[in-house]
Amino acid sequence: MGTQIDAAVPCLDMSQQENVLAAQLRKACIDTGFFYVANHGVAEDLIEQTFEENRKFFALPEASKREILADKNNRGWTPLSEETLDTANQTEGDTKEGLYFGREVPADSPEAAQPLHGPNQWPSQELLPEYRRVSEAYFGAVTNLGMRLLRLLALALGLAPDYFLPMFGRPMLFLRPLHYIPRRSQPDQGIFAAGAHSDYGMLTLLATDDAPGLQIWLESAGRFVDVPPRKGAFIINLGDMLERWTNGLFKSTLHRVVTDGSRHRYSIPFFFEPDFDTCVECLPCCCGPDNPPRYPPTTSGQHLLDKYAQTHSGYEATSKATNGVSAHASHAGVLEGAA
Ligand SMILES: O=C(O)CCC(=O)C(=O)O
Ligand SMILES: [Fe+2]
Repeated sequence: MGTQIDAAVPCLDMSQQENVLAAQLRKACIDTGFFYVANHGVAEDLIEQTFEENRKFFALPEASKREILADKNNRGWTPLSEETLDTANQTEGDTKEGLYFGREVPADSPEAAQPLHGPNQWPSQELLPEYRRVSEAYFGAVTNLGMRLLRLLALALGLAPDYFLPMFGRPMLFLRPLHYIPRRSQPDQGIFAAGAHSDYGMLTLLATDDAPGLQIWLESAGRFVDVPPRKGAFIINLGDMLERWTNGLFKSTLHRVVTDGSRHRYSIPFFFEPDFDTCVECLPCCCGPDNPPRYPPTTSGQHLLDKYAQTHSGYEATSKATNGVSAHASHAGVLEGAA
């Protein structure tokens, strides 16, 4: 079992040479689209401080958190149970709460007219004086790691290393600290810490504490298998947008979180997506006469909005949404009354 998951979710040592890394990355992306990265350059202290600030945030009274309830741009607090990632198999919402931040876009900037763009909502300075500073430092550090992975992804596809760079001038970046309450998941009763889903976007960089819970669907085993926390490493996974872009070559794998109820669990996914108007059309290296494009061209923003529309009946894909939505995972639930 151990070896099976080691093979399915390999650990890439980021201190290796780029060409060696790119070859390992290509294999991981084709196999499951899930892998760890170690020696990634994000300071351990900064990761620890970020977890500490989020433990403090989630421990605040509900009224303080409610002051920054997620808005139409997907920024702010998403309460416990308000997201249902797998509506077909869940009898209640995910047993988690979260807090979304995006790349900061001032309200008066022309960019703010686009869906999912706008100012962030920060916890009050009086209550958490260090929260914003620490979060922004972490946001910058994982953005840099994302940019390194972008280069490696291009190499893994046989493209020029800077291929994706022009598509990340005004990227859609979201950090989403999560807190899972100590509740035992009961898959047979439809109770999950996070229901099964695949991520919508291009890349997810996930930091977890030392509490287990994440599982991926391993096709070769025909079941969900644990992806245990690994000290000092991020868990990286590919989302549906990259699967589409690569014509299915790179995988966006189903995953979920199950908890045993013995302790709180904290994790921090970072969603790394290209600029809103980036064209997402089958890469020439991923199609040919025997392998025609499976999806019509779209844009990064449209792809995300269409994904929401599939699962959010109230979501207007062509204008700004009026409800807060979970931006990054399939089957996400609308936050009733969050507008
Ligand atoms: O908390 C985790 O380990 C995974 C979270 C996740 O899959 C997500 O937020 O998309
Ligand atoms: Fe996910």
